[in-house]
Order: sequence, then C-alpha cells, then structure tokens
Amino acid sequence: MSRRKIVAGNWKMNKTPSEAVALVEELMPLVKSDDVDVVFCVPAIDIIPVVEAVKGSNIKVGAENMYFEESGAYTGEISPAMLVDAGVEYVVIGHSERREYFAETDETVNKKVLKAFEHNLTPIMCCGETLEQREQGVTMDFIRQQVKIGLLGVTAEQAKKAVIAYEPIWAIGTGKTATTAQAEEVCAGIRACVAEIFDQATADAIRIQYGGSVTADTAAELFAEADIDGGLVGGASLKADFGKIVNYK
Ligand SMILES: O=C(CO)COP(=O)(O)O
Repeated sequence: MSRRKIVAGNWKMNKTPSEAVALVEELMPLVKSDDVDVVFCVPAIDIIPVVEAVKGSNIKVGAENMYFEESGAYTGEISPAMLVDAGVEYVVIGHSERREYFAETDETVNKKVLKAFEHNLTPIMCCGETLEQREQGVTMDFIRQQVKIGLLGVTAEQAKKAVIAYEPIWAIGTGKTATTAQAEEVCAGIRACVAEIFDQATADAIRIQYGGSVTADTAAELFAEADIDGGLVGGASLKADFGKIVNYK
C-alpha cells in the first residue's frame, strides 16, 4: 500500500506576519516536490498573509488549533468557518503543547476532529507518550486511548482522509529523535488500532506522521518506514532545512 507522503511544518508561536511572509518566500523554492504534500501550519495571525504568499504553489496552509463551536461568545477563539474562509485546508488538533498548557483533553480533541470534518478541514490529530509512560511500558496503551477517543464518531470515509501525527513528548524540541524502530513500532501500532476501529482499507489509507526533532539528517530514514507517511516538523520547519526534509529522498 503506497500512500502519498505529507510533510507539515508546525511553526508553533513563531514569526510575526511580516516575518512569516519572508520565511515563505525563502522556503517556497526549496520545498517544491511533486510527490509530497507540503503544509505550513502557522499561527492564526499569519494565516491570511501566508495563504496569499503561497498562491500559485502546491503548498497548503494549516492552522495550529481551532475551536469546536461554530461561533459565539468564546473570546479569543477561532472557528472552523473562519479558517476555511481564510483558505486553510489542514488543522493541527491536540498537539501535546496544547494538551499540556491549555488543558486540551482527548474529549476536546474529539470535538475538534469532528468539527474539522464537518467543515472539510483535514485534521492532523496529534498523539504521543511522555518519557515516564514509555519507561512504564504503557506507550501503546496510552496512544491507543488517545486515538480511539480522538476518532469517536468519525466515519471510515472521514478517517481515510485524516492525518495522525505520532509525537513522543520526550522527543519534541529536545533534539532527541525517537529511533526509527521506535517511531515505526508506534506508527504501525496506530495503524493497527485504526484497522480495529474501522477496517483494513481505512488503516491502509490514513496517513501517519512522525514528529519530534525531525531534521534533514533523520528524515530519509524515518520516512522510508512502512508506516511512517511523513513528518510533523517543529524547529526545522523554520529554516532552509525544511526543504531538505521535503526532498528527503
Ligand atoms: O512538536 C513538534 C511538531 O509538532 C516537533 O517539534 P520539533 O521538531 O521542534 O521537535
């Protein structure tokens, strides 16, 4: 089963609107690829200028978060319709930083995933264990729970289009990439979990990324694995290295 790779940059809370446009202009010629989907997931305030800046290229724009209600008295939040109207096609949901600092739970992740599908946004649903959980031997139990709750009520047709990002928390921003074997083991486990929830065809279609200190040096080996369909890249997505990650082959 060959799935199209997807490499997404998660800019996190970096780049002002003018800096964002400058970065897009720097990266655009470097991230040209016919066989990889490239997504820039950018801060909300950068979305409109970045959508404008990538026009005419194959690059897609993603948000880093959104709210699960349509509209109303939710000061500071951004609705799915706002994202769609601005030209966004992907949305990162349930990043570990949002779970840790902004009290997101598997239940709110699930609400957001359902709402994203309602609006035809492709969710990049994040999961991943802490170092303590890995050492306790409960990595897969924990991730299966995140995936199962996150996808509650999602149809097989929707799930086929979804992206799941496996991001071990201990590997995020630490320079400590999971070994290729560790990353593949969990990504394969996630795919098996998706097959249990839905069916094999859905498991074969869903795309699973690895994220956590991916660099130009580690991308090729990681992305060559059977169950790793690309990466969700933090730090390295803010520099020219991102071009090397997209063109990892
Ligand atoms: O959290 C990440 C992407 O969402 C990974 O970040 P780093 O690539 O900086 O480790």
